[in-house]
Amino acid sequence: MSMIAAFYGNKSILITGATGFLGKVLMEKLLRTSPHLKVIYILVRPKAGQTLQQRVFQILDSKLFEKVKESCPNVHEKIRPISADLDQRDFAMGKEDMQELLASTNIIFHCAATVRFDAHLRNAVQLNVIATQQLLVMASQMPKLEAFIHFSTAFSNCNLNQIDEVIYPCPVEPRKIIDSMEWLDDTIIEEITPKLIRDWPNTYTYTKALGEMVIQQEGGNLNIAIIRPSIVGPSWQEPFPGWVDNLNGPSGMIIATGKGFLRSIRATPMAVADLIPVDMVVNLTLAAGWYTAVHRPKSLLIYHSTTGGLNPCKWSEMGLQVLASFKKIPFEKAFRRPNANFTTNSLSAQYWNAVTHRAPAIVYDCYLVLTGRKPRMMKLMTRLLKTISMLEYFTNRSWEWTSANSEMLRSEMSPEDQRVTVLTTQAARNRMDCISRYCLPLRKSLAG
Ligand SMILES: CCCCCCCCCCCCCCCCCCCCCCCCCCCCCC(=O)SCCNC(=O)CCNC(=O)[C@H](O)C(C)(C)COP(=O)(O)OP(=O)(O)OC[C@H]1O[C@@H](n2cnc3c(N)ncnc32)[C@H](O)[C@@H]1OP(=O)(O)O
Ligand SMILES: NC(=O)C1=CN([C@@H]2O[C@H](COP(=O)(O)OP(=O)(O)OC[C@H]3O[C@@H](n4cnc5c(N)ncnc54)[C@H](OP(=O)(O)O)[C@@H]3O)[C@@H](O)[C@H]2O)C=CC1
Repeated sequence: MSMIAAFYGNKSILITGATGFLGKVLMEKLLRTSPHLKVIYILVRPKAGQTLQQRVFQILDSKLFEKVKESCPNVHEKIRPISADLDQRDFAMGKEDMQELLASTNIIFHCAATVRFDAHLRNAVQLNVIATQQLLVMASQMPKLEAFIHFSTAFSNCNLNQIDEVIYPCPVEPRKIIDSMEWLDDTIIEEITPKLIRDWPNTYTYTKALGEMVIQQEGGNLNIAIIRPSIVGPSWQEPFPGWVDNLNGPSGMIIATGKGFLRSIRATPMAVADLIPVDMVVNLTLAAGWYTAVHRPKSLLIYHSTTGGLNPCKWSEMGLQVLASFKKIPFEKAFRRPNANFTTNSLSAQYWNAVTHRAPAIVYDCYLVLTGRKPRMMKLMTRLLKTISMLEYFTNRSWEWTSANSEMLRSEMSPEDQRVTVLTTQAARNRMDCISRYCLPLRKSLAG
């Protein structure tokens, strides 16, 4: 019997960000492997035209939950959605909901975040820092709380090359940043953002670093662990290979390559592409939750969920795999036959952008206009080029993450858990398998 799965039986679990990519996979695994858990509270922000229940049913109706529903048709009864907006004071939650959460929660998984690289600093601070702070305050009032698991990113310290499983101080204290957001107006914040974030490439990674500092400074006596995944990709095995439902990170770029839009990207072929399948991140998270609650380590532990340190996959390998996959099984109705190259300097990147991206888009738009249709290719291409430019920072550098805590975690697991729970440490060995699976679900999601 898995000790980790048994641990979550009979627990009341609170998940923020359960409607997101990682949150959904986490919820699915909990429901599938710990069917006796008491309840999963999920904080869901209201969406126009959809009730909370409708949002939950929409998620449960997806292919991701097919396996769980086979074994437990009434799975929805285990999920209790609570209306909450993490951008608001007290999360704009009803009093009764708040009291129930405070009285019952045993484990918190804090996944909610804005992952947009171009988020306004005010919004990124609000969600990635202040909401974390508020959740800590709530957690400190939960008498039954056993563990608080916070999702950060392996890139929260991407201004460093060698990253250990520790919290690095930010140049400006989070408290000062939070205070300044209260009285500075949006325009001034925009002006000073580059000075504040210094050598962080965007507000996302910067505010995730601030969020970690808040956890360290304001976590008090709580049992806390931080998970730092690198670039999270589709599932490797669970609940089935190849599940993904968003276009973040490499997914959008791979689709654009398969459709023939993306012909060139500024990337260093020998730089490490640190991809980690989402199910392995979830496995590590559940193991960390169990360990934090049961062993109560003296200090906060950080777990890197990365692959590059063990058996690195380079962007060149990844690119060749992507092209080979599309050669074998091409998209229907592609714009052009997939072909792409990597450029390594900005001058040649500009040349390739003009020749292989903008020029064909202009020609195609002219053709659309001449045939009485609305031009759209240039708009799409401009968006694609904007995205590429934001990802370039990550495709032209390599980082080294240590993973001693993940290895320690594995050694603490029972033999049965070691057998059924694939953590990051083994993930690297199967990396090509993960990459070649990457394209299949993406193709399906964009077919047509
Ligand atoms: C020596 C040997 C040499 C060998 C050489 C071999 C050569 C072989 C070459 C082959 C090349 C093949 C290339 C293959 C692939 C390579 C892939 C490289 C990509 C690398 C990516 C690295 C990423 C690293 C990131 C790491 C960061 C840390 C990870 C994290 O912590 S969290 C997750 C990170 N967050 C994100 O990823 C979010 C980033 N995105 C954003 O912030 C925003 O999207 C944005 C970039 C700012 C753009 O914002 P916009 O407002 O412009 O757009 P929006 O996102 O709102 O989308 C608008 C609508 O458009 C739809 N859409 C988006 N993308 C696509 C798409 N690609 N296709 C179709 N549609 C798309 C989107 O859905 C929206 O639609 P709507 O909702 O209906 O409006
Ligand atoms: N994906 C990746 O590659 C990586 C992710 N991470 C971290 O993992 C965590 C989860 O990421 P991921 O699942 O990819 O992100 P998603 O963008 O897919 O999900 C974000 C979640 O946060 C929720 N959320 C956003 N704003 C609010 C709000 N104001 N109130 C309530 N809920 C809100 C979203 O709800 P809604 O559905 O309503 O939008 C959604 O459920 C994040 O902390 C991220 O930093 C770390 C490394 C890599």
